[in-house]
Amino acid sequence: MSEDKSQQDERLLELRDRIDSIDSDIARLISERANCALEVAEVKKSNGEDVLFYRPEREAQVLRRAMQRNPGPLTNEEMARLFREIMSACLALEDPLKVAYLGPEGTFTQQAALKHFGHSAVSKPLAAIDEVFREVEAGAVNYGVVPVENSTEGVVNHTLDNFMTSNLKICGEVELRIHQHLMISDVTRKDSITRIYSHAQSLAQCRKWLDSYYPNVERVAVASNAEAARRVKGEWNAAAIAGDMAAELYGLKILNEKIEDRPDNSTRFLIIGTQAVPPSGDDKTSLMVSMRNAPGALHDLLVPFQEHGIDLTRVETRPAQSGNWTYVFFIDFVGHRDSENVAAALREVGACASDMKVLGSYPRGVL
Ligand SMILES: C=C(O[C@@H]1C=C(C(=O)O)C=C[C@H]1O)C(=O)O
Repeated sequence: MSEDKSQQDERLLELRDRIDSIDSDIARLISERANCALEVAEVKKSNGEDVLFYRPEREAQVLRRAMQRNPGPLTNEEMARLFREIMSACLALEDPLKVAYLGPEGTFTQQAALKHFGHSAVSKPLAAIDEVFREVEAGAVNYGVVPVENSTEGVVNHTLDNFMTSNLKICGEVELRIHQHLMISDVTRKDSITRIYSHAQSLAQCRKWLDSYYPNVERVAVASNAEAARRVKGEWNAAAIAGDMAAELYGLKILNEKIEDRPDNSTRFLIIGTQAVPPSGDDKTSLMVSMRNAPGALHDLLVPFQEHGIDLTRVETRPAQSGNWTYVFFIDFVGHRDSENVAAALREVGACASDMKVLGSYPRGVL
């Protein structure tokens, strides 16, 4: 028995020695990589006035490669997540990115910002989508992160409407699986819950669950999930629906996990900025088009995409701000505006539209 134990101890020591030596190799290689990134920064600076340190297309390629060559046993997503953080730290040496997101802290949008830029970016929570647009336009931050559509609840109109008056470009997208939890504070009496706070979108995503388990409890829509969590902190008869980050931030206890009605519930976020992003090899383009309200207008608009073999991923309609029953279409499709078939389709759409704006070509979300 004790013979076994000492054999086991020996084996553990051996393995830990090996891990220590691998760790020192990893540390050396990460430092070597960071020094390369610093040299890249020098080259970029010597190239011109308007230096773009952050290169979304290059980052997407690095992440995709990390997934493709992953030998296991880690999953591709875990491997890419590790590289995401290494790149984030390397980029921060060149120029720490400032990123604004729809806050407050603890929202899913913050989670999306961290997922996209890693933890070395400096992030700033703002109270409204308009403010995120404004802050990026003013140059106070480099990029903004805003939600644009949820797989259960549909489009975030506010984000689309901002593009009608803004000149910002879409530089990237992030998709996040959204898990909603019911949470309470230390003072909440589980059997006396009379009120559940959450953002309207989250209440809608959990509607059936609430109908079954809390049919008579008042559902109170507040400005964000994080705000819902904050309120619950001091209320003995209330609960909140929010995500992991909000529970952690406000020290709440999760009573029921993953209560969203649809297991594949996910939200897509956009990265907004001022930069036109070159092709990464797997890109999407977003387009805003106004059409006269004539018969067959939408059909005319869609024909060029079909003729050039372009895959549409989303079509949304919003009333134009000029009013009088004119419409603006938001169209997302696969491909980069620099590729020949996309450029040809855009020329043809431009010819039949009363107005057209390419909101951006950007790498398809990797993680
Ligand atoms: C190093 C570069 O700059 C940044 C850092 C990157 C990295 O660490 O791999 C990749 C792209 C840029 O955001 C580069 O452009 O290659």
